[in-house]
Amino acid sequence: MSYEQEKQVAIEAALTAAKLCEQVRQEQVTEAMEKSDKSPVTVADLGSQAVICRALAMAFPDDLVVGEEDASQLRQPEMADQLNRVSHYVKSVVGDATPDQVLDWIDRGNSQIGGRYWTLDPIDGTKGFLRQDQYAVALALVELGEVKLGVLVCPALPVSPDQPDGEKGVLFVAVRGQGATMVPISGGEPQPIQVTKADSQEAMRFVESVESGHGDHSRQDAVAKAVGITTPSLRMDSQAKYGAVASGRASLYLRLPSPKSPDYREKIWDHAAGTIVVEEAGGRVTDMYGKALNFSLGAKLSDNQGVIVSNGVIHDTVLDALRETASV
Ligand SMILES: Nc1ncnc2c1ncn2[C@@H]1O[C@H](COP(=O)(O)OS(=O)(=O)O)[C@@H](OP(=O)(O)O)[C@H]1O
Ligand SMILES: [Mg+2]
Ligand SMILES: [Mg+2]
Ligand SMILES: [Mg+2]
Repeated sequence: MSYEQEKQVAIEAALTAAKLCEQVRQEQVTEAMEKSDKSPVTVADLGSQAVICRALAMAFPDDLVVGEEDASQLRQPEMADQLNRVSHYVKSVVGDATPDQVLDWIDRGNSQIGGRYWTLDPIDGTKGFLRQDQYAVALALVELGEVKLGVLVCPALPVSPDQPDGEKGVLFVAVRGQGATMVPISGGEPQPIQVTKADSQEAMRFVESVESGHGDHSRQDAVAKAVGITTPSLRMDSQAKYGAVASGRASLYLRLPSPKSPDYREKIWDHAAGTIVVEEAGGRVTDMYGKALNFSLGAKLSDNQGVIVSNGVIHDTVLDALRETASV
C-alpha cells in the first residue's frame, strides 16, 4: 500500500495544528492547566488534538484515534473560559467550529487501539513548549502492530543545525518502505534523510530529554561514554530527538527509566511517529533490552522499558554497554 492519501491528510492536519500551537505560543505562553497526573496541558494541546481528530474524522471516518488528551476537564462548567479559548484558536485555523464540536473532536481521540489505528501526541514536550523550547506535533498510523506512517512537525527546530538562530520549523515524514524525508515548514521539496555513518563527527553526539524525571541522565552519560561518546549530550524536549537522529544531527538517543519512576511505561504516542522516521532513515529503535517496541498492546508500551534510538551501526555496542553498566 502506498498510504498516499493517509500521508497527505496527516501532513496537512499536523501542519495546521502546529500553526495553532505557534499562535498560542506567541499570544499566551505561560498558561497551563494541570492534569490528574500533575503534568501540564495547555489550550494548544487541546486545540491541536481537536484540529487533527477533525481532519482524520473527515477523511477516514471509521478509523480509530488514540490521542494523549481528552475533553473531560474541559467539559466542566467552570472551564467555560478555557473551552472558549480553545474554540477561538481552532476557529482561527479551520473556520467555523462550535465549542461542542471542539469537545467532540478532542474526544474522538480517545479510542482503544485496534487492527488499524492512529496515535496522536498533539503537543509532545508540553514542558518544552511552555519553556519556548522544542516540541513536536506527532501523528502515526499503526496497522497490525506495525507503524506504517509517521509525521513529526517540529516548529522550533532549526532548519539547519549549523544555523541555530536561523529559520526554524521542520517537518519529518516517513512511510514504511518509502524512506524518510525532511522539509522546512515554510515549504520546499522534501529531501530524503539518512542517519549518520559511524565515523562522522555527529556520530560522537547523543540526545536525551531535558526533564530529569523523563530519563536517567547519569546512567545515560555512563552508557554514552562506554560507547566512546565524549561530547556532552544535546538535551532536547520531545520527539524532535528522533528527528535529530534521523537527520544525522546525532547518532544516539538514550531514554532509560528515571530512578524517580522506575516502573514507568512509555506511551505509544510518544514514540510511534519518531520510530518510523528513524527506521526509514536507516536507524534502529529498540527498548533497553534490545526488544522491538510493541505497539499492539494498548496505549502503553507495556512490554518495553526504556528506549534506545541509534544510527543502527552502534546499536549492539550500546545494548552491550547497557548490560555492563549498572545503574548509578
Ligand atoms: N516518568 C516518565 N518517564 C518517561 N517519560 C515520561 C515520564 N513522565 C512523562 N513522560 C512523557 O515524556 C514526554 C516528554 O518527553 P520528553 O523526552 O520530551 O521530555 S523532556 O521534556 O525533554 O524532558 C511527555 O510527553 P508530553 O506529555 O506529550 O509532553 C510524557 O508523555
Ligand atoms: Mg502530556
Ligand atoms: Mg508526549
Ligand atoms: Mg503531549
